[in-house]
Amino acid sequence: MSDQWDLKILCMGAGYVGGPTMAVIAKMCPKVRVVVGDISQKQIDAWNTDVLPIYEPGLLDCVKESRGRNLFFSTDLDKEIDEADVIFISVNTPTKTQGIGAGAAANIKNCELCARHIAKIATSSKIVVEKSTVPVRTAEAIARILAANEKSDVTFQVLSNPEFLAEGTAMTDLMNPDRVLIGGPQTPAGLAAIETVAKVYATWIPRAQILTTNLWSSELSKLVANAFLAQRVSSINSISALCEATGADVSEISRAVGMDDRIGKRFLQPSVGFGGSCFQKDILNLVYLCETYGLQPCADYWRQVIQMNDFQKKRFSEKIVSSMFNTVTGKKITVLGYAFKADTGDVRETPAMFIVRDLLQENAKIHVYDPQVTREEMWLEMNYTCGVNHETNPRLDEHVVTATDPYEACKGSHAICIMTEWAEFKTYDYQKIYDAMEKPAFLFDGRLHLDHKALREIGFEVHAIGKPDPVKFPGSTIA
Ligand SMILES: NC(=O)c1ccc[n+]([C@@H]2O[C@H](COP(=O)([O-])OP(=O)(O)OC[C@H]3O[C@@H](n4cnc5c(N)ncnc54)[C@H](O)[C@@H]3O)[C@@H](O)[C@H]2O)c1
Ligand SMILES: O=c1ccn([C@@H]2O[C@H](COP(=O)(O)OP(=O)(O)O[C@H]3O[C@H](CO)[C@@H](O)[C@H](O)[C@H]3O)[C@@H](O)[C@H]2O)c(=O)[nH]1
Repeated sequence: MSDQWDLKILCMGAGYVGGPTMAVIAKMCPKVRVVVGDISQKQIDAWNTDVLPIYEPGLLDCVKESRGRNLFFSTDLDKEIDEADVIFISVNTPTKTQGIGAGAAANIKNCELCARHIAKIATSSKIVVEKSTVPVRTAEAIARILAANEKSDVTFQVLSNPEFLAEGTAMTDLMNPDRVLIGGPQTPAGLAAIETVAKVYATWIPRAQILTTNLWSSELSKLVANAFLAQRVSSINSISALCEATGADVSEISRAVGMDDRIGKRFLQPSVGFGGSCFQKDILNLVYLCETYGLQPCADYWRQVIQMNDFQKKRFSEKIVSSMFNTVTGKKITVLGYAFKADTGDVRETPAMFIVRDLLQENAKIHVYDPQVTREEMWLEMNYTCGVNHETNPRLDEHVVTATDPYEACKGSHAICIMTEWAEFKTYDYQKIYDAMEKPAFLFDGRLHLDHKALREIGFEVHAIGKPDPVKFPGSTIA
């Protein structure tokens, strides 16, 4: 520990996790010098302006509080690696797209590159902390790379400190986490390293919520937490299909079931499917691990959570087409919301993308409105995940219009699809929207976000996930 600082931290990776996590550490620990580093100059430049590279409520204020004081953003990784006492690795670990394990295994190439970079540069001992979500036993690989390059008097301790923040609520999640998990070698040096990192969090988080475990439990807990959360969403979504067939109401079921303390209320909100960069990737990672260890029944069990999610998205597209007289060719369909959830501009694995892809195959004219998503981000993700490339297929640019005004997006439309639960969608004048639409005016609510009774009174034909159709099941909902 050196000069005026109690501790010097470097975080490699200035993304959705690295940026907010380090901004909170810097805010809560003014005597800790925090540098967020990245190989992307564009990303770092944006962190140094007031137009941050990610949208997250409360983030800009938090960054501004410490930036230039004890929070810095830099691409000079060589210098910062050498100076740091603790180095967090918070780089992306996407699903492999080719080679062994393609489509399931996590690609930990970026973590390995960070380890090699640290090994090459470090001239003093470091604590290296995996913040990225990784397959269990990744720390072993990182430790071996570091150990193979150890110079005299330079030692490395490798810890696991997975992140549990959710996008859209990252700042409150970081300020008041349910728990912080730190795993490390159960040796005197490992335990001392755990204590160094625990002390940082203990500045604002009660000790009872800082859990310490062995390395492998920590790495695996992260995958298990996401698998359990996603499993709840798939479970309630499977029931939504049964509700539509029987006249039961999925919201009533969610409430009745969730009031059992043993089950709990949260993560039982039915939807068009879960999206985001984590759930699918992390379950696939778990599936691949189970298969690697010869546990095929365990792999099959978890894979079903993803299959149910795919079914839910497909079911929604099919419902749109079948309700609209089995054809949407040439019809204008408005997609309200493109982000994978509200209060984020992130579109990775967003369910809206799969619905747009399916509707494009039916030759619909799609108009998208989202308060945070740019056209560029929409096409980038569509190309990466669905292989739909507007540059090689210019017809697509005519078929997908991105609007900046929701009323313009809905004007002349045959149907509206609610894909993200943005609060502003509740505030619109739906009478005005209805008047400007083609009739019958369809509305498909993939988030159970709007007041369906009020919409039906205006004249909309409403279809909503897991909700009884009032024509098919009279008496199942208040008229
Ligand atoms: N997004 C979330 O909400 C969330 C929450 C918890 C955990 N995680 C996990 O955290 C990790 C990071 O996720 P993210 O969403 O922040 O990713 P991200 O893609 O937003 O950011 C990753 C950053 O790492 C940088 N990077 C890649 N290789 C690098 C290298 N060798 N050196 C320095 N920088 C490098 C990239 O340029 C990028 O800016 C993943 O493993 C993810 O699964 C994500
Ligand atoms: O009842 C629910 C809850 C969520 N979702 C959907 O599930 C997806 C994921 O939502 P959420 O978990 O809130 O957001 P993420 O930012 O993906 O956060 C998850 O993934 C992160 C990355 O690993 C973890 O850190 C978080 O703890 C974990 O909640 C989104 O599409 C939501 O709309 C539902 O459909 N119904």
